[in-house]
Amino acid sequence: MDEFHRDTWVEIDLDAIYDNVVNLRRFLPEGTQIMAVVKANAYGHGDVQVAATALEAGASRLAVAFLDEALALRKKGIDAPILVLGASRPEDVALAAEHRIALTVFRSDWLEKASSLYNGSTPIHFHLKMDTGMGRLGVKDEEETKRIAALIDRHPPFVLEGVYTHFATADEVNTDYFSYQYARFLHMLDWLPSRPPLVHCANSAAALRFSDRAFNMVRFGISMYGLAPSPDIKPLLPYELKEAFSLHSRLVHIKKLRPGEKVSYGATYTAQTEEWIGTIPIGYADGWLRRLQHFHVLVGGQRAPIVGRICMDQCMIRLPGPLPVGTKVTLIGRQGDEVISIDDVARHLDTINYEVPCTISYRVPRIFFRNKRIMEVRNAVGRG
Ligand SMILES: Cc1ncc(COP(=O)(O)O)c(CNc2conc2O)c1O
Repeated sequence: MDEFHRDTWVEIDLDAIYDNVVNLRRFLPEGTQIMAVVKANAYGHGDVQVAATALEAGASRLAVAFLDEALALRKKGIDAPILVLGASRPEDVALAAEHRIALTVFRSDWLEKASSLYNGSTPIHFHLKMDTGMGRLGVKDEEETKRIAALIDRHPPFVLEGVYTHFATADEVNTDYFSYQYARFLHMLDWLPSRPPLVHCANSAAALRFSDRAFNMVRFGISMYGLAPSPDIKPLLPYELKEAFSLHSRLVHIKKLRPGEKVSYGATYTAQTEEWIGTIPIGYADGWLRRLQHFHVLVGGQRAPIVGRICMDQCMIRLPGPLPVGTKVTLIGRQGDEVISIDDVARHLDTINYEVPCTISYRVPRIFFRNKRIMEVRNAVGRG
């Protein structure tokens, strides 16, 4: 286990990850596989630990954004099939084949270059991405689709393992555009001479709302972490999700201010009365962004406003009264009856919940709990 020497840390409840995957497995039609999306360090939750837990809970595959993320999982001993969802380089096909990492393909010129560069015999698995309306990556026309299928067919080490698309609005109450994309996907699938073993289209929102239209695998991201894909569809979800991420710190300094005394850069905060002010060792370099000024934290089981500008490494809060240095402060999570959820932070930042855990930087150590006990501590500082 790593050590860390600053009183700010993330706690990841792997039991919540486990339960969210098990509950999805029980909810999905029999035989539907779960691909756990662990890109961006598992949305900031710790890629290796989440991957291992999701696989233990019944996920059969993993998805990442870029090849380096897949290689990092292999280096840490994760052996399950991994799909790179984003673009990769044709010159890296050999590396992907060597590590049994599947790549997304969506351009015939890319594939031609890859087939000219790769003269190995180790199979490389591809998932063909179809753009049904997300407008990001994917083939859009029949000729290109047939060209890609023929190129793969002509190159023995190339295997078409899957075909997929991605929805732009599955997390919206209105299902018109979702239905359009789904119908488009059905139409585009007929451009292939035959369907590959894996056909997948659903992200968390589609898996939870339209599980009858998920084909044989879903790509489970945000709700594996216990977060609703959007506030609008939260009431429509079929079962309770368990949030896995919490963020904590401790008071490292307290002082009593007299009326008129100031706090932090710009001296923008002025004490109105005699006030107890606490300092905590977390700032915008940890992803606790400056726009969180005027938000609040929990200390002593009560809400405490963040006062003055958030600094790079520290910020100040107005305490309910004198509290001992070392008192635990909860920035995301629960103290007694008070809770600050990731959704609360996202709302204050006028962003989506996905962004919040992703933004809590590598500098904040992660403590992993499994069966209510610490099973690992990961401190990336100094890892190079
Ligand atoms: C291709 C693809 N599949 C599945 C998922 C998982 O979606 P979920 O987390 O809603 O379940 C994502 C998430 N991609 C992104 C989530 O936020 N921005 C993204 O690009 C994705 O890009």
